[in-house]
Amino acid sequence: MSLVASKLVVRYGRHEALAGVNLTAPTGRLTALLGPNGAGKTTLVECTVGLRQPTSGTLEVLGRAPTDRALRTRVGVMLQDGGLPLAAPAGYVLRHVAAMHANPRDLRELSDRLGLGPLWRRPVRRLSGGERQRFALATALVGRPELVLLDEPTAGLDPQARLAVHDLVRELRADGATILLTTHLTHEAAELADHVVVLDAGRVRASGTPQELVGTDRGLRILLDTDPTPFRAELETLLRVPVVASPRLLEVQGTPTPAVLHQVTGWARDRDVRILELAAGHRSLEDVVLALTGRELR
Ligand SMILES: Nc1ncnc2c1ncn2[C@@H]1O[C@H](COP(=O)(O)OP(=O)(O)OP(=O)(O)O)[C@@H](O)[C@H]1O
Repeated sequence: MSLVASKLVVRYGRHEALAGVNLTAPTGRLTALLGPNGAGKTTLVECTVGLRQPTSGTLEVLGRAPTDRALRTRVGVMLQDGGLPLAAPAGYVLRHVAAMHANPRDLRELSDRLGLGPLWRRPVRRLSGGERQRFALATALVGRPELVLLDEPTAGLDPQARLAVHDLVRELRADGATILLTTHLTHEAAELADHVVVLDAGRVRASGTPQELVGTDRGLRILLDTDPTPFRAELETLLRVPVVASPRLLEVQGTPTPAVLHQVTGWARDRDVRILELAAGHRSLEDVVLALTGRELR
């Protein structure tokens, strides 16, 4: 394990930002940390890089204490508010960070990948929000870190930049780096992560692979232009699986096999019922996070 948090507590005055978090990030895997605003994600990242001292509990980073100086060249971090020098030109800062590492990445290749070439001479404070994000990512990755902590790396990025960042992250993962990534984009987590941790109000609500979290088939959900409730019993007899009917919505439980789909659409044809929407398969990770953390604003 590259990161192990045990009973981690962080209090800001009377507010408990982390309330006894137990969490691991397996080596060579991408762990996505999901959770609503204020869940404690950034606080956890800050503790991991030694920027914040936990109130209690322990945190082990590559087998060491987070404040161990030996971690400086082994851990790459991209924070939400950057923590970057603002007055210096972006290229100068990147070159400076690269010089702190024994085997840095090729600067030209990295800056081309993140579209930073034209921004090389521009002071960091003059970069747009998305450009600054990409620059911060470059500084996190330039030293080929073993552990990479990315706090919302794609927040505010345009779709092109988001895809470029996803490609880079996949490559890092393929090269054996351990990655901890916070995001609000559940489809991003579902696509990239090996391991997902859902945090809410400073507590871990669930963790596992995306597949484990989304669980088993939830069957078929069919939106109709007609109230299907009078047909519920008829459909159960036809399909031989439980059917839940509410005005306009039919939920057919069990595995949505091609045979079940065929029967349902055949039934709709025979009854002249229009299908407006049909969804087969799993819950999305977004459904799971909302179910675990509720819909109230934080
Ligand atoms: N320095 C501080 N003093 C007081 N409270 C703080 C401080 N920093 C963070 N908090 C509070 O701690 C909680 C956790 O904040 P944190 O930034 O870790 O959340 P987050 O999960 O990263 O949220 P977001 O998704 O909005 O970035 C929040 O309620 C926040 O208001």
